[in-house]
Amino acid sequence: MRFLRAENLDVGYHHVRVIHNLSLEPLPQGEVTSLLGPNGSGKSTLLRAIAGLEKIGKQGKVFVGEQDISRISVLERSKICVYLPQSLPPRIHMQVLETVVTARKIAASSPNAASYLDEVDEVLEILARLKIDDLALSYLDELSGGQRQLVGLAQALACRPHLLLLDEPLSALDMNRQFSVMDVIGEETIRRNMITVMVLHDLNIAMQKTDRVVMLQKGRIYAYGQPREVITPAALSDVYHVQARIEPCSKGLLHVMVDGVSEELS
Ligand SMILES: Nc1ncnc2c1ncn2[C@@H]1O[C@H](COP(=O)(O)OP(=O)(O)OP(=O)(O)O)[C@@H](O)[C@H]1O
Repeated sequence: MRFLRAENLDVGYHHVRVIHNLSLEPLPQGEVTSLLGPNGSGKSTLLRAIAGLEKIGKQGKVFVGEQDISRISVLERSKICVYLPQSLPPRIHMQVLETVVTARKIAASSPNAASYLDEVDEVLEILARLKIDDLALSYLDELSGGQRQLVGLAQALACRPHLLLLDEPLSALDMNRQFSVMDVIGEETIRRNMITVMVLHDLNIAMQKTDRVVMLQKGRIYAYGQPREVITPAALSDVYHVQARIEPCSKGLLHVMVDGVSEELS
């Protein structure tokens, strides 16, 4: 079993520290972890630091299995870890299929790389799972925001990383897509034995569709554990300054309901 671990991460911008000596409990492969927290709490910064895109301080370490990926080259790291930023793929005049196959080919640049046709088949399967196979021959610069977000996700999944880091991958998607995409991410995480970490704002999706939760507050971990252990009325009051209830629906699923916001942030 391989885990993602992080130790003593210090991350900041222009000498202002945003992440404070943060260590992550081991996050296992085959599971999806959601990274939660209010605006500005450091979620994207932490994800970028894990991806090797921000300096993590002299004591900082990021392990995938036994390998400290903060000490290896960008090229080596890119074979282990894929990071999908908050921003959507750019509006370039290139067909969807071509962009995803290119991402796949770059990631699979080994002597055992599959033939071009096998790669196309694999990419078409990913597009079908994300229900965008009908867009395979469309051009990126002709797609809607949500469609481009799904293409970005297809590119990330096509790379088959050990560590998949997704920054708000549902932000442009409708309700149906948000849930179906979460199912695909969960299934792919198990099927490919990936360690998946994603920034989310929707606490109900985090509650229902992720295996673990890391909740950040001002660049520090406020709580870590199973969703129902972390997403509690007390935590939502402390971290988000809302009065909330967590109650089961008629099907027994826990839902977050917000009754009001505290004076502090309202
Ligand atoms: N490039 C940057 N330069 C300077 N400060 C930055 C930069 N990026 C982020 N910050 C600051 O770091 C802090 C954390 O930002 P970050 O984007 O990690 O938060 P977040 O939790 O992902 O927020 P959100 O939910 O709004 O996306 C914020 O105070 C932000 O202003």
